[in-house]
Amino acid sequence: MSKLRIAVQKSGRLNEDSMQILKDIGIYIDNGKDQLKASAKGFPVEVFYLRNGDIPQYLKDGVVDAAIIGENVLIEKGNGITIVEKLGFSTCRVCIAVPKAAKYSKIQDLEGKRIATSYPNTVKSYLEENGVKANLHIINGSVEIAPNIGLADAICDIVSSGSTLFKNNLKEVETILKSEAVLAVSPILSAEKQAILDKIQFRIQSVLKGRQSKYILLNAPNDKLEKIINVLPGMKSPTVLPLAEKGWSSVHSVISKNEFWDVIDELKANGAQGILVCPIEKMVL
Ligand SMILES: Nc1ncnc2c1ncn2[C@@H]1O[C@H](COP(=O)(O)OP(=O)(O)OP(=O)(O)O)[C@@H](O)[C@H]1O
Ligand SMILES: O=P(O)(O)OC[C@H]1O[C@H](OP(=O)(O)OP(=O)(O)O)[C@H](O)[C@@H]1O
Ligand SMILES: [Mg+2]
Repeated sequence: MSKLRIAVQKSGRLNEDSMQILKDIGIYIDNGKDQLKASAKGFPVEVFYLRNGDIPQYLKDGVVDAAIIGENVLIEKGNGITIVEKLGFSTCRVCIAVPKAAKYSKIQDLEGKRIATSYPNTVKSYLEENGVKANLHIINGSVEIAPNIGLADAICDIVSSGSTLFKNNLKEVETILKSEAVLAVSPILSAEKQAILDKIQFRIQSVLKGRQSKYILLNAPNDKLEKIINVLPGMKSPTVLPLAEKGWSSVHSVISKNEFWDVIDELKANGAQGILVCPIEKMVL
């Protein structure tokens, strides 16, 4: 039986969360960090530990079948590669920044200027869309230092919290794209491998839905139940069970992680007591 070859970043910002999601979907690997390739236990998968920047080419060539990779890298050099799942971690954006003191009002202000970047294709197409001609300096790291050492007038790089820009006296002036870690697949995939991938995707979706949701339990007097149930959406509808104490019920439901504080305020205002909120490991709809 063939195995699905999945690439993950060997070390760096994506590694830990990538390994965690594999673990959460039941793909366990021993001593992963010391190897470049490892077989999973209990699932027909081989994990390849690679540089994030090398993965698009491996996918194109069919050397690996799937990968967990930053969307920004696929946009830069992954044309023809399909994203099948957004994974919700390593969120960042690719931005243009200029020195704080520089005058800047529009992208055309960069006409004829020098831009340092590790994302030449992304910058090129953004400049072309806006009819701007500039000189690109391709560097592989520490891009933010380029204006301070006189190498460039502007930079294009990844921004997350903005603290690297701040420390280097730069200001963000254009957001070219937003990115997060994704599951991407090679265009060359046999039917047998596609079936393994479908299983993996189903499991990932269950884990991601669980991460986005909370399980909520509460007690309520029966005369307040109607209002409380209206606040709680639930997967189908909330579960209502009688408590040992007469006239009271226990209500169970699932709520979105993003809105649970607002929901709790509303539940309290409507007479809910003893509210418990628990994490959900997996959610299969
Ligand atoms: N500050 C950040 N915050 C959130 N996500 C980030 C940040 N920096 C990078 N990323 C995301 O993580 C990915 C990997 O970044 P990292 O710096 O670990 O590796 P790299 O040097 O770009 O790649 P390689 O593995 O080829 O050495 C990036 O492509 C991007 O998607
Ligand atoms: O907006 P921030 O939260 O400051 O994050 C942005 C920085 O993070 C990344 O670098 P990283 O730390 O991965 O170092 P690297 O250049 O060695 O990859 C990116 O290249 C930026 O420099
Ligand atoms: Mg980095």
